[in-house]
Amino acid sequence: MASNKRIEVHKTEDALIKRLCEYIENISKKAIEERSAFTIGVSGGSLIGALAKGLPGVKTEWSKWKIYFCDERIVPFDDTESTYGAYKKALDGVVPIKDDQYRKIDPKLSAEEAAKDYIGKLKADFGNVQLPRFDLLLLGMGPDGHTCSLFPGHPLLQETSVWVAPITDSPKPPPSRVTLTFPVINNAATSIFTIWGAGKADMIKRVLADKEDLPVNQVSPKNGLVHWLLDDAAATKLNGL
Ligand SMILES: O=C1O[C@H](COP(=O)(O)O)[C@@H](O)[C@H](O)[C@H]1O
Repeated sequence: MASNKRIEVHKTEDALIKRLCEYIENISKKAIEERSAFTIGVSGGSLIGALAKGLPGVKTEWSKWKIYFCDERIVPFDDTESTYGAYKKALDGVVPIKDDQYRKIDPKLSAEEAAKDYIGKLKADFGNVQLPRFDLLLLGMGPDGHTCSLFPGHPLLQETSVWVAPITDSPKPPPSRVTLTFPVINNAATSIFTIWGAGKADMIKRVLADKEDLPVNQVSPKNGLVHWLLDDAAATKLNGL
């Protein structure tokens, strides 16, 4: 059976961001042509700065974008830990995305209530389907191999049906968060990890060469593709894989 995983290595961080943005442009174009909307899930952390650099060069119908959060921290929007807050700060005035195009998690609720509330928001957009199917998820990888707020050894890795789950014991602060679960992640049409820098080279080897049982390796779309976009520095320990 053909693998659903594609690995690409690019010389520099800038080349990597350019490639990521080519994917975003092409995937958004196709989705907008087919359904007049583009549904994208975004992660937090280092990805935000990369998107702030690359997105201004993307040719797309920005008004057709609906932006969801792969995970979010339960903190006020003006807290530096808020992923939505960080996107607003990084992208406002940089790309013409209006505030109502972001599907936000409600940080005034408890993690449990915020997860239920977010499921309601997804149902309002995707309808009463068994699982939502995002056009694109932009995923990150933490130094411990976590993605979204799905951490190594956590019981949430076993979730099989709930779309969005609360977590109140995140090993990475802040502890209270909500996250998409693997059934939803693996129902996306395309997922892209964009990883750069020597600091992630060891973990990239463990994930892509040694194929360790880590959360990022649970990303395996049922009917879609997962791309791993790396720069030379992150790929140094792959030995040309
Ligand atoms: O806590 C989180 O970490 C991961 C990875 O972040 P990075 O800064 O190492 O790229 C991120 O993908 C996730 O959305 C975030 O909540």
